[in-house]
Amino acid sequence: MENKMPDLNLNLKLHDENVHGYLSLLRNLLLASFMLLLFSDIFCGCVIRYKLVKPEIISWSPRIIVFHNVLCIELKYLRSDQLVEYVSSGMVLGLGTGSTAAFVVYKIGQLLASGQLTNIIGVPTSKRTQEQAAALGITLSILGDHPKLDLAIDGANEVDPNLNLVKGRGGALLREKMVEAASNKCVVVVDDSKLVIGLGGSGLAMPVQVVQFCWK
Ligand SMILES: O=C[C@H](O)[C@H](O)[C@H](O)COP(=O)(O)O
Repeated sequence: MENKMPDLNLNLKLHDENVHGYLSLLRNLLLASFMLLLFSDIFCGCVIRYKLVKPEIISWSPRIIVFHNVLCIELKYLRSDQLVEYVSSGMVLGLGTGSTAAFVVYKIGQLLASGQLTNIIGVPTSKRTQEQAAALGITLSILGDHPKLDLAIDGANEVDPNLNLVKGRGGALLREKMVEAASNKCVVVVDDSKLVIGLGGSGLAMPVQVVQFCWK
């Protein structure tokens, strides 16, 4: 990862008697920036090191992590060229829910329209995604007809240093887990705003869904 020192554009008027104070302020600011960069790097390192199933890091900025056979990834700003590394013609794809997944679905629609992808079947994880995908002309199916998926792509709400995820704040809790569990590979794309020290660390509500289905 490339670390760049932020530009410190300080317009300080130095008076003789204040020179020492200003210089020490500047030194402290530089030190604080350096420590921040250092610790953010250590945190990123933890994300890679502690994973039991080795994740594949596609890119650090935006942060895109691929877990194999583990519940998923998030791809908010995944570029088309990154997307096509994972999605190929003829695949049955799990289409996630949320702002990140919506971006991916849009990109898949674009790639289909331009002919770069063909013969894709999407299994949406929510009605919202189903409507978006249908509007983009993506052929859709359900798990009953396609119980084995090649790849699912989704977002997440939180990622801890062990790469455990909180998902479902977009309301697709059950469907997304069923679709992602049926997928050979799952891609979750998350940016830094989703990284937490421990699950629940964002302080936002923890999604819980109670379903009657199969309760006995
Ligand atoms: O239920 C929704 C899904 O779990 C989403 O992947 C999650 O809420 C993240 O959504 P967003 O990409 O909008 O941050």
